[in-house]
Amino acid sequence: NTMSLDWGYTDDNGPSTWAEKYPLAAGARQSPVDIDTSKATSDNSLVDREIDWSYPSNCSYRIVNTGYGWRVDTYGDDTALSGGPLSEVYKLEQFHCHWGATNDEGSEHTVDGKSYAAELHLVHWNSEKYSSFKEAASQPDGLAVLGVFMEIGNADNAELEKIISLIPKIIHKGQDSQASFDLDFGSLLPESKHYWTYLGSLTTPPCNECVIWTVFKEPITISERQLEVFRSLKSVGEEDAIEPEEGKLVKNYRPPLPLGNRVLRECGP
Ligand SMILES: NS(=O)(=O)c1ccc(C(=O)N2CCc3cc(O)c(O)cc3[C@H]2c2ccccc2)cc1
Ligand SMILES: [Zn+2]
Repeated sequence: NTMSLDWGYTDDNGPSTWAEKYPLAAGARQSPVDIDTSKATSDNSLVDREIDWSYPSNCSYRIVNTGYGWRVDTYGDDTALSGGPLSEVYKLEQFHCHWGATNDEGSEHTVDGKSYAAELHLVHWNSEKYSSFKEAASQPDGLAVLGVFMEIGNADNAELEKIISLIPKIIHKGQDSQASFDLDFGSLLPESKHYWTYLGSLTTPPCNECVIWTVFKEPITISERQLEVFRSLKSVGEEDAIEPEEGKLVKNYRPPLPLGNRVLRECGP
């Protein structure tokens, strides 16, 4: 029926079922992973190769309810991500977030088995080597995603508040809102640039193994109220007449997959 999505985060269409329709989900280079800090190697290939980003301060954005969460599409012209594990310059395509029903789960990557309450993903594509995001997404070095852990703090995150204030306009799947605000990405990222990096995949179907992952060690903070606003999003469209409490997007994270024989590198203590 129209209500059954071909993938999602419920018991009948969640991560353990994805490989049935999306065979890549069963690959050996999947994401997320549990970051076993004892396995991280700090070889000097990354030493002082800081991750460098430059994002515009004032830009127009489109926030959309994908049915799996909110996503802010940027018009990545004057954005650039380089350094760290990256050999080319990548452009910012979009950013989005994953969270759970309670604060003790929600992040996709975990650190020595610990989950954070949410995880922000800034998705970039290799615009030096490929001509489009879609083309890049079929290449092993096509995408570079920055992962930022989010933990609950007393204060609101002021930058995120600019995004959260738009969520009431996109409660239902498919709704979007155009906004131009001066987003200071610098404060959506932690102060410390220390990170782990490894080769992985999209964490949603079709799970393409096209992502160079960089996960910052230091979390940023978000308030409980702000996280509750995320959970108020609906995974169904306005026309899907269901009970008010049904269809709430309380959980949209994929649990960790085995690192296998992949190398996990770190930069900074
Ligand atoms: N969580 S994540 O690994 O950081 C991630 C990154 C990019 C994307 C992404 O931008 N797209 C494009 C829109 C889209 C819509 C879907 O319904 C879906 O299941 C996946 C995506 C992915 C996507 C990227 C590349 C090729 C196909 C799909 C999704 C997730
Ligand atoms: Zn993501």
